[in-house]
Amino acid sequence: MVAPPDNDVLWARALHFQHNDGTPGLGGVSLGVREGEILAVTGPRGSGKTTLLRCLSGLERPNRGEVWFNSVPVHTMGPLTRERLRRDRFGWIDPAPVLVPELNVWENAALPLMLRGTSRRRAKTAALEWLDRLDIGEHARKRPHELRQAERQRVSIARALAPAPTVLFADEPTAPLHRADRAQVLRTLTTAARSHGITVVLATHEAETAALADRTVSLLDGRRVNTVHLPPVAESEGRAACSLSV
Ligand SMILES: Nc1ncnc2c1ncn2[C@@H]1O[C@H](COP(=O)(O)OP(=O)(O)OP(=O)(O)O)[C@@H](O)[C@H]1O
Repeated sequence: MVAPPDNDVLWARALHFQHNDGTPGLGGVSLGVREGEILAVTGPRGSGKTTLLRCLSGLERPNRGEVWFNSVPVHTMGPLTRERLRRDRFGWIDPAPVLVPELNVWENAALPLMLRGTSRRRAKTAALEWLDRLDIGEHARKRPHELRQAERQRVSIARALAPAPTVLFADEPTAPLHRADRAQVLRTLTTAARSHGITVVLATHEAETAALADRTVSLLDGRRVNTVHLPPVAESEGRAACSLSV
């Protein structure tokens, strides 16, 4: 086992992943993510972006290959150690908001901090700050069902940023937002990441979103390719074809 380069916060080598039903997910993906960078993972739908993020974050264990976080092997960790790693060091944003319906908005946003052992009062303060930054502070005492889908997604983003994770995995984070909202929310996310030194791995099939990243890695059919020319947003929503060079 060869140790990864020192300046990569995440490093993956030759990741192979097959879903339980036999569908190929990844076919030998290698990459490094530098500390503090915003890395876009692009590719058309079904190209393996989500699967790659799940393997890098320890949510899935690759069938073959290695994942290292700060020079510690993740691929050899047991499920509990990987769970603790995700809780303490990683943040995750899904394409659609997944909130706890019984908790109000600020409690949802404060939850990861409280799970890490932060006091309720400090977690609440941090959660309210992030909700304000994402323009939903006024809804702090409402329950998720009282909010629109786009507002709930802002709560998910505040919840992921509040603990200032070492690495934030954002899987199509602005998918449920209207186009007009997307740029503002993405700017908030990337500005917050840069000012707090949070490394971001951002899966997207939109060229405009990828343009906000420092660097882009492109996937096609579970493998890295040199470039994938993604169509503009309106076309991509219609699953238009993309051109690529391998
Ligand atoms: N749970 C699953 N079981 C079986 N096959 C799956 C599963 N999840 C994803 N796949 C398949 O694995 C491949 C990669 O999917 P993945 O979701 O990683 O791609 P993606 O680039 O994130 O796509 P999208 O942009 O639609 O989210 C696709 O062929 C997909 O159909």
